[in-house]
Amino acid sequence: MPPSILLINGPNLNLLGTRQPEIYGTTTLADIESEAHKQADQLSLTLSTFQSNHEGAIVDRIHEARKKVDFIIINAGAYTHTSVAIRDALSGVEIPFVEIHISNVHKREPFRHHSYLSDIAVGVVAGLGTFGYTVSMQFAANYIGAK
Ligand SMILES: O=C(O)[C@]1(O)C=C(c2cccc(Sc3ccccc3)c2)[C@@H](O)[C@H](O)C1
Repeated sequence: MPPSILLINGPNLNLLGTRQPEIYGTTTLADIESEAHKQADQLSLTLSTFQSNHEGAIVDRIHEARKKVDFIIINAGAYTHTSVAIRDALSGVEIPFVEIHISNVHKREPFRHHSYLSDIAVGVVAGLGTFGYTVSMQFAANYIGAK
């Protein structure tokens, strides 16, 4: 069974590429997921992707990953800054994860400077644009020992 990665994108990221290109670029979520699947194939990994605007649905998807997924890459969007529930779900399933942000949240509004996820993440990627997903996939592959 090849190592398995779950890519989770949170609220509003389904609208990527449509507005605020100066912050989030013009790449769509479909492009990001398609690129990640190509990378997974090259790295001999299994990739699942999930996007939801609903906190509970993200919690449920994290629970579903327990004992099935080796690594999670999560862009929780605004829930990064508010969700103890997503934090608790990630802690509870004991799956290593990387927190990713397209923008450099530390250069933005103060309320984006705090994350409920960062201190329990293996690592955090922020401000690299959508290339951060590529970097995170490569890191995940190395971390779980894929080829
Ligand atoms: O930079 C990110 O990836 C981030 O996770 C993403 C966020 C975000 C916020 C609003 C919309 C979107 S996606 C989007 C972009 C343009 C138009 C519509 C939706 C992402 C923020 O909530 C976070 O603070 C930062």
